[in-house]
Amino acid sequence: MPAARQIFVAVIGAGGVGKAFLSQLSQLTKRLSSEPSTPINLALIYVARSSKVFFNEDYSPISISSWESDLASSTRTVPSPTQIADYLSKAPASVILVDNTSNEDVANAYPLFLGKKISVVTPNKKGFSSNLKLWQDIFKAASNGTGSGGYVFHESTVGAGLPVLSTLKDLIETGDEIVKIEGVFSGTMSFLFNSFMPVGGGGGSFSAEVTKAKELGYTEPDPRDDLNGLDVARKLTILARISGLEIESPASFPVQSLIPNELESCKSGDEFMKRLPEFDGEMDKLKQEAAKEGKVVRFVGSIDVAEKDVKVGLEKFDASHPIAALKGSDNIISFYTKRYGSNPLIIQGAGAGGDATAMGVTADLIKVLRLLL
Ligand SMILES: NC(=O)C1=CN([C@@H]2O[C@H](COP(=O)(O)OP(=O)(O)OC[C@H]3O[C@@H](n4cnc5c(N)ncnc54)[C@H](OP(=O)(O)O)[C@@H]3O)[C@@H](O)[C@H]2O)C=CC1
Ligand SMILES: N[C@@H](CC=O)C(=O)O
Repeated sequence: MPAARQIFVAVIGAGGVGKAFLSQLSQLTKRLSSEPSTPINLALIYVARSSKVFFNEDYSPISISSWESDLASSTRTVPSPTQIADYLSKAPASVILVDNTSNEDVANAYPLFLGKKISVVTPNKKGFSSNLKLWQDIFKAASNGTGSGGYVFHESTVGAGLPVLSTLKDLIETGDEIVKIEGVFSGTMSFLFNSFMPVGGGGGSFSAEVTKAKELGYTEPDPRDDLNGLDVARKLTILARISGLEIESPASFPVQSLIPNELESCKSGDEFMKRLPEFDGEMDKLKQEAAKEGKVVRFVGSIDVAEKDVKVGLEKFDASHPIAALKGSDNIISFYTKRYGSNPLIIQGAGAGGDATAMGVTADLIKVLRLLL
């Protein structure tokens, strides 16, 4: 049996997606260690939540079966992204950093990590949908961009585990021309409208469905980031940039917010959730108005590449429309291209949830492993 190749994994963020990722990493580690042709010794060397961190100065591995208790009992001070980059860059093997947070400071440090040959895999949209300069700096530094640093993959930033970004890149790299991308891009919004306003009538109260979406792990850490349309706007920014549009930020195009004006000033997500039921009547009115026309309302987005037109918001659909018929947290994303003509290439399936999202993150980690070997 050939000698095993050592690769280190560092994980920042151990919430819904992070925990599911660590469980998939455990399976993957076992499988790769017994690969007959190229065994890989995949070792977890760093794990962190917002206020806790666990790692060993000498880079000895963390047991993947006891990371949770090791982290809980750790008394280490949480390092800054610069200190994390410094520690990881001195490791005696290649490192893949998995960012399972939605943290802006961690995302801002991607060019730094990549420049130090640390690869980055993440479902965190912030690095790819904030200002255009950060996007450019990330791909200037990365080896799968124009640089010579680590590799970067972020499939789960759009459509959770669905192959949305890889499909878009394949279309472009094989010479197709993207005309328009449209659909439902949020697992939370899909779940909310499918259950609050199902085809055929009925459905629960809007605020109760928001609570359920949060409990199911579909929402952003603060559900206001879904309801204000920004999560969808971030995803469209990423898709538009890959399609060649230089979108400065998600604030560059119209985005409809579902946050009631009166709740704009809420100081916390908890306060917002507590007061949201006061506005169920307004959402019921929206449902009744659509029903009068035999329609349902859904939260959608579109990118018209030729017109450089991006928009996000509510639209009415006939009951027979595929968008009206979605179930659960499903996303549906239609690529209209020159090659596919008027019959778009369509991707559909769960667009949120810990396991589905972690699948995209783990698949990205495998892509990096293949490049590193
Ligand atoms: N949930 C989903 O369906 C999907 C999520 N995503 C993206 O995946 C990411 C994670 O989402 P999710 O797991 O649902 O969110 P959670 O809120 O469940 O988890 C976030 C984790 O990040 C940790 N964290 C936050 N800031 C820091 C920091 N500065 N340093 C270290 N750890 C930090 C939190 O720590 P603590 O435990 O202490 O709070 C928590 O463990 C987000 O970027 C989200 O947009 C993408 C696609 C789908
Ligand atoms: N909050 C997001 C999570 C995935 O990106 C969503 O609901 O789609």
